[in-house]
Amino acid sequence: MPADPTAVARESPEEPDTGETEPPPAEPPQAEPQDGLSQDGPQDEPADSEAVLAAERAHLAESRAALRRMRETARSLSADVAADWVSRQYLESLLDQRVAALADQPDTPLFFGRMDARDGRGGDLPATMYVGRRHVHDGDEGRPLVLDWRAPVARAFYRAGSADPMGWRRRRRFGFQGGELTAYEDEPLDGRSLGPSSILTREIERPRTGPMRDIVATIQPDQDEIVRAGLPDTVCVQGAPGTGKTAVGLHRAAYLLFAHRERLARSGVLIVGPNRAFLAYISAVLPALGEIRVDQATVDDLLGAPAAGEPADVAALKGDARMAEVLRRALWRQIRKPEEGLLYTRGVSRFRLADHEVREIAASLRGTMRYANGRAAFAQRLAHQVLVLMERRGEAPDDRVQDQVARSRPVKQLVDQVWPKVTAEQVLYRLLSDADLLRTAAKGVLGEDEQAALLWRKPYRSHRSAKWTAADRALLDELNDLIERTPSLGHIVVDEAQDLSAMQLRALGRRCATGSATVLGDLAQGTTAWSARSWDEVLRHLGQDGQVTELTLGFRVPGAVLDYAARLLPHIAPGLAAPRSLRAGTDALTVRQVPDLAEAVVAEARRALEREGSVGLIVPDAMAAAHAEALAGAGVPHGLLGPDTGDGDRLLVVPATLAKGLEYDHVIVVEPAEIVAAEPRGLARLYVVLTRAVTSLTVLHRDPLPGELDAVPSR
Ligand SMILES: Nc1ncnc2c1ncn2[C@@H]1O[C@H](COP(=O)(O)OP(=O)(O)OP(=O)(O)O)[C@@H](O)[C@H]1O
Repeated sequence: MPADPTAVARESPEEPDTGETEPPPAEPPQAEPQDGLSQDGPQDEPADSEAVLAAERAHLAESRAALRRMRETARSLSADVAADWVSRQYLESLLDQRVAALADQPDTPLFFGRMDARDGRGGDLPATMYVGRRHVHDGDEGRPLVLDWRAPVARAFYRAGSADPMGWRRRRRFGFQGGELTAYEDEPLDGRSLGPSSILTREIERPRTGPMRDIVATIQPDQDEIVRAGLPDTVCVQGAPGTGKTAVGLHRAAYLLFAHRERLARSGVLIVGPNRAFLAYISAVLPALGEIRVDQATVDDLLGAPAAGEPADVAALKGDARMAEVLRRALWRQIRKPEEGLLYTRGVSRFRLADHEVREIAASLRGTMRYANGRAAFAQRLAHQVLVLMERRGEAPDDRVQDQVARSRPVKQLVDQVWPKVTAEQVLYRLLSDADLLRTAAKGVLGEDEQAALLWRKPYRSHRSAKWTAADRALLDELNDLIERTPSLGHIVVDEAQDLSAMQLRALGRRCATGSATVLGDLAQGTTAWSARSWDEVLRHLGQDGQVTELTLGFRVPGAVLDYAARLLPHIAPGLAAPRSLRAGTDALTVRQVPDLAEAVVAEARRALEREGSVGLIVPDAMAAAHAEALAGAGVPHGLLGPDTGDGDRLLVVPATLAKGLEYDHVIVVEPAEIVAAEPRGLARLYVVLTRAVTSLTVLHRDPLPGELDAVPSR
């Protein structure tokens, strides 16, 4: 790992719980010159470390007092200055948000790092800056006491290093316990290297309880580069398990909201995750970073929950990008030939358009714009032709007359007949139940067997009673967009993106069509029948030009466990390099064959509960209820993770298909062979479940292990 802490490198006896490491080159700080810079921090700190700590604690106390004053000031502001009721409500809610944002959370340190400038520093650099989760200034003099980590100049805290100290001579990281400053660790930026930061190591090894934590104090240089990429840039991150992809995506959202607050407040930011359990797990990170207005959703939340399932091969076919063309054609097939022309009567005058003229107008508009707009344009063009006839007869009609004609009954009737109003559901219903329509729409795009696979065996009675599958939902979304444009957000973060079908990616792409995206995933963890094979493909379906970058250093999984799981890589993602871990964790892995699985699981769960931290008992889905029952029977307290429920208990029974993205201090994986056998990409599923552990992984099996895991160091 990239690190070289040092010099005074000193800690107090208590356990610290926050820290960070080192840096490569970076651009000089941009704009925002004064924000959060302390020109007069404790520069001449005493050499004695207790005295250093005392001085830093004094700065913490001063910062806390200043934050309290900032909050009091915000609280004293009144919304009464607003001119009307609506503005007052709006202003009140802004002020409430401001007051809430300024609350001091006693367990969260106000700053976690400090930078000291080189003597003879140039330009605007302050002598000292403290970096924290939010900006704190001294109200009286406006003197910045703590700088928001997202401010441009704070980038040096994450990026300055010996190769490019960026004008700074030393980085100091702080260890905290329960909001109290307990330790510090100094890193000179002069080329000396002293090995990994112990504050970072302890942060990573800190037991996991409850939801995911932010990593703001320990963001690594390569992660920081992704976090601070510009708003217009779409970034795609390939990363092995535990390399911090999710963490980086969330911090990027927080960074963008800080750097482009007004713009994104209008257009919105959305986090898309694989299921509710995952969203519950990550839900605390953005609020901890002060961002409470970010929507989090699953693809089902966005597109509509499925009401039925279907075979994986049919779902994969429906998820194929070729379906976009089939749908486009199916929609435009809804336009019909006019049965007769148009007869418009005004007073005693009659104006007639022949059916071939109507046909030509429809043909000239067909496919040139969205269906609903085309319908409106068709009415206007018909009306315009009637106006031309009026003019030929010496009348001088104006625009209002054209509107009247467009809204007249004969024109409306003709429009309804030729260019009928349709819904996405009606069109998809017809496509999946009408072999003729499907044949015409899929000609040259899908093979006959594919068409046959798409058709419903037993069609529903109507589009209203149809039970749509998850794949259908993406098709409906595509149709909806062909009918009427989907509004775009400013930025979306898509996690576990490797699992999305081309049609789902297109649906997400529409939601950032005028914005940008952060795309996160791991090709080796693709568990769907339509999992992506390359990130270029994913970006293409998303409709975004983006840079693909890779995170390679694992923060979660101990080396021994990662190496074990990596045995599967040649079988599931041959192109990917084996991941590296920050920690060796030599005794982190145990693999045991047992005669009685249920008994061994209960005993192992008990053992794990004696240790500190969370315990994930990851089992084949079909075994989840039975293991939960066995634990209940043995009186072992536990919870059972469901698709819509978050965790809460220290020991959780986790069905294998829900483990993605989650982590536990101690993981017990039960019967790998059955996990593999349960689904077509079962080996990838096994790779996912084997890489959830922070401290220890115990694999229990009665059946032989899958061959791909062979040569295991059994104990
Ligand atoms: N710079 C960091 N400092 C401290 N902890 C970190 C850092 N980066 C990541 N982590 C921790 O590592 C763990 C894994 O991170 P995260 O879940 O974001 O990884 P991931 O790449 O999304 O994993 P997966 O592919 O398995 O879902 C988390 O506990 C996270 O807090």
